[in-house]
Parts: sequence; C-alpha cells; structure tokens
Amino acid sequence: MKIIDAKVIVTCPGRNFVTIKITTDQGLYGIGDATLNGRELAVASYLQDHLIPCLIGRDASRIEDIWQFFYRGAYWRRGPVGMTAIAAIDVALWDIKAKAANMPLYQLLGGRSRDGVMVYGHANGRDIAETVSEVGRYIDMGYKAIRAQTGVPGLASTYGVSGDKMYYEPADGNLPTENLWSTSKYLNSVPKLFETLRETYGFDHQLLHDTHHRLTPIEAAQLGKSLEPYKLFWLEDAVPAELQEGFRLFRQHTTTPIAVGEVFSSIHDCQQLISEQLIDYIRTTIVHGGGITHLRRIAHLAELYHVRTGFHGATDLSPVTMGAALHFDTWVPNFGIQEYMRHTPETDAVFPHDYHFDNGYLKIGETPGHGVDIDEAKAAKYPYQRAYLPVNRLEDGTMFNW
Ligand SMILES: O=C(O)C(=O)C[C@H](O)[C@H](O)CO
Ligand SMILES: [Mg+2]
Repeated sequence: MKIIDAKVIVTCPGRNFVTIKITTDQGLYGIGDATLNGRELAVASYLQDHLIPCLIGRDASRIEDIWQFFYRGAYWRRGPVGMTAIAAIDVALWDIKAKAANMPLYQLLGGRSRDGVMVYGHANGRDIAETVSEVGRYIDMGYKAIRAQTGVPGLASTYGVSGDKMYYEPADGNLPTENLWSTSKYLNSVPKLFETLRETYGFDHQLLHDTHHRLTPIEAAQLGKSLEPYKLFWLEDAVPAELQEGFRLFRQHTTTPIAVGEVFSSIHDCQQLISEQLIDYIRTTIVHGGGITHLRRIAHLAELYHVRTGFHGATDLSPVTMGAALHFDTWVPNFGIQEYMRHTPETDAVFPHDYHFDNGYLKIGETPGHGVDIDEAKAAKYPYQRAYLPVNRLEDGTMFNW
C-alpha cells in the first residue's frame, strides 16, 4: 500500500489548526493533527519542506519504520516542532491501517478496556463566587471531574480565566498579550477557592487545578500541602519540568497528586519523573509527543511505576487529536482521565467526528480508523490568522513563565 500523496491543510475556524492528509494507491486516506499553538507554520513547513518529500512512495503499512526514519533520520532529535510533525504522520498512518483492517483504531491497539473515557471540563470565573457557580454549571451538565481556575485579587488577568466560558482560547493576539504575575497573591487565593468549592458541593466530584508552570518546587510544596484537605484529583504543572529532579522536593512534602507533561515531546522528558515516582499522571499527548507509536512507550513505562495517563485536551488540540486520544484512552490499561475543552461548532463542522459526550464520559464510535475526518471545502473558507499565546511578567517587569 503505497503513499501517493500527502498534503498539509491549514485552517482557522476561530483558531488555527494544521492537518496532514495522506493518501494511498488503494484509495484510502488518513488524517493527522499537526497543530502547535502559536507556532503553527513552523510545523507546516517542517512537514511540507522536509518530511513529505521523503514520505511519497513509502509503504503506508510500515508505521514503525517510518517513525524511526523521521526520528533517527533527521539527526536532530526531539523538540516540539519535529515531534508534532512526526506525530501527525504517525496518526494518519494508524488511521489508514485501521481503515484497511476495517476496524476502529482501539481494536488495533488491543481492544476495549472501558466503556467510556472520563473527562474533565474547565470551569473558570473572575472571582471565587463566579468560579463556584461555573463549577455548578459543569456538575449540572453531568461532568464527574472539573478543573477550577479563578481570577487572582490584585492581578488584572491570569491563565485559565476567560470571557467566553465554553470555548476558552488563550492564543488571543496577533502579537503576544502581556500579563502580570504575582506568586504570593496567587498562593493566598487558591486554597480559598477549593475550600469554598468543597463547602458548596461536597466531595462527590473530582476537582483539578492547573498552575501553568509558575512555582518553584518549595512554593509548589506549600500549595500542595495547603490543598490536601480538599482532596484534588491533581495539581497540574505546578513547576516547570525541565529539571526533573526538582520534583523530588515538591513530591516529598505533599500527598496532593501531581500531574505534568503537556509541553513534553518525548519519553526522555519524563523518564526520571516516572521512574522515581515523582508524578501521578503524565499529560503528554499524541500530537506533541510523537504520535501513537511513541506515546505507547510512555504509557507502558508509566504503567510500571503506577503513573496513569491524563492527556492534554485543550482546544488547540484539534478534533483529530481528540479522536485518536479517545481510542488510546479506551484501550490503555493505566488510564486516568482525559481533558476535554469543547471545540466551537465551526471547528466541529470542519472536522466531522463520531465521538460524543455522555454524562461525564466521552464515547467513541465504531467507524473504521480514528473516526475523525476533515471537510476540505469548509476548511478552505477559513484562512490562517497569526495568533500568539500570551507572555507573563512579574510586577517589577521581569519576564516570567506564562
Ligand atoms: O489545557 C491545559 O491544561 C493548558 O494548560 C492549556 C494550554 O495553555 C494550551 O493548550 C496552550 O496552547
Ligand atoms: Mg495545563
């Protein structure tokens, strides 16, 4: 089964998405997501100018060999641009293999391990009262797990709080928006949020929180400790994880479960975090982590150390990634949870898919492949628009982590 065509489709139905479509001489095609928020055209060029010329004429069924060819063959390994491009090709090839077998993708991975995939939604508000009422709205929609983010008194804006409550999109400017950050103001406000949430709704729902890489290990330890009475499902990205051993200090001081990894691109970014049991959930997802072929290795390593999956699923991960991730989640033995930020109706129309939300779970259909397609005519109506993620400065003007 020869690859005869591969093209990159860039579309912006409200936000940018990069998609690869690979076609074979047997008339089958597969779709893969290549979206890297705020850096979309770098991946599009890497695919178009460097990978696709080597792809044409190859046997589409040799997924592992093609993965190794692009990973080892580049000489320059890892990194988000390269690994996102490899992931897009990998997912498109798994889509083709499953279609050729006339099976939904989860069957090729090893079959069903669960009926539905528990997801968490995003509740946020400008202050604690608004966030508490938003969490109530998610409970009413049937969610079993909810991430709660709230505005910080004294800061004009912060990560995770948006005007549009249903479709949060942080890449909001054609040049980066500048935000201000104060760790002490943040640390003073977060425990109050979770105290109020537990007082209001009790302990029947899972609650999560994302610190978005803003604390040092000892600050994260303080936060984790102060949140222990509220029994979070996880505290996410409390510390930037370039220094994996930095998590030892954080880990030793708190029993709040720890999640990290949405910005990782390979197993080497989390090997120590996993093998030293410094985390509980690994967030690396298919599109930024080298595709299904590579993420399987991460999941298997994690299983040995009681670490479960909790894939990134913000809106910048297209429905193609969501479809592929849901097949993976339906199979993977050490599944934890899946993030689910809803796409807009415009995005859903460009990417028709067969997964659906059902009372706190996402459920996949039985369509052969990963069950997500692209409507090229609709995609063509939405040309690329440059958009950046915000940046963050401390109150004295120092550049900080966003
Ligand atoms: O969904 C999350 O947990 C995020 O942290 C969202 C990220 O800011 C977003 O995906 C960046 O593109
Ligand atoms: Mg996050």
